[in-house]
Amino acid sequence: MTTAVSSAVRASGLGKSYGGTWALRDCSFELPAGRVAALVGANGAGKTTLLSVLAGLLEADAGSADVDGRVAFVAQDKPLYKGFTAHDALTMGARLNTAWDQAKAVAWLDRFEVPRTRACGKLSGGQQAQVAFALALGSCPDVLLLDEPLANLDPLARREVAAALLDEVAETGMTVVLSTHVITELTGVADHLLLLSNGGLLADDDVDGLLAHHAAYTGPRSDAPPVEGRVVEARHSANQSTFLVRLPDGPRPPVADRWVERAVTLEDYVLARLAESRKGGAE
Ligand SMILES: Nc1ncnc2c1ncn2[C@@H]1O[C@H](COP(=O)(O)OP(=O)(O)OP(=O)(O)O)[C@@H](O)[C@H]1O
Repeated sequence: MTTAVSSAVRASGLGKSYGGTWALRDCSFELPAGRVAALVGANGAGKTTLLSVLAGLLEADAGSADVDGRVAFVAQDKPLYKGFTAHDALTMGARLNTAWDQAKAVAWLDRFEVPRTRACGKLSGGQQAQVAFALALGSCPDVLLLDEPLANLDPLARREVAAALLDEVAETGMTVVLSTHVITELTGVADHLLLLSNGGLLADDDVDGLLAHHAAYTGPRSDAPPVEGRVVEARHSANQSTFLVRLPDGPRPPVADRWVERAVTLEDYVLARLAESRKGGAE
């Protein structure tokens, strides 16, 4: 007997075309509630298109997308009414949303020291992003969709926003899908990877499981890695070879003499898969 796990976000054969060109093709995945999914891919891979379809802003041309509960979407350009102050924006949020947590929205602005009485058009890009986050979190979403949320933020704010989002997930059980090009900053934040290439899903995996099944080996120049498995990436210099390998199930194989094994990071994996797909070698 299998136990049904409730999923908060489901896509089945999802496709979206612009003028006959598919920006998203045959995309199928399920995200259980409480997941933080990193949506990663090269420029033009289809990340914004996927988020927009999930948010209900774009209609799919194939398949279906289902999102459970209240959805909040913070778009890449963080659109705000420029003449509104942050205070006005929250007042509007309170009036337009069926559920609204004013204390949470205000606390977010105060935490990131955003002036509440200055027109949004006169706030910095990072401060405007914080107003957009406050509006999204104030609406008590079950699913929060973020398109490059960290892009306008300084390095400290990036770390703080990522940590604050994780706190929200722990406190509320909401599900987050966030697109990003800054993969290193997702370490310890994302527990699920959605990797897009040319509108198709290359990977839909639990991050811990994914990293546990891969390893990198560096050793003497060689045509093959020192272990069994699927070679995701091979790099060679005159005297040395490095292989990123997907290992078969089971215990890790012993490392041969003169080879060094190292753990694979999410960034290593994503870069290797994107390079592989660019060469046309993707599965
Ligand atoms: N309104 C549109 N009309 C026509 N083509 C579009 C439109 N919006 C996006 N596209 C195309 O669809 C593809 C996917 O675009 P999308 O914006 O979803 O990619 P992305 O992964 O978010 O890219 P980036 O990382 O650069 O933001 C691209 O080839 C893009 O040129």
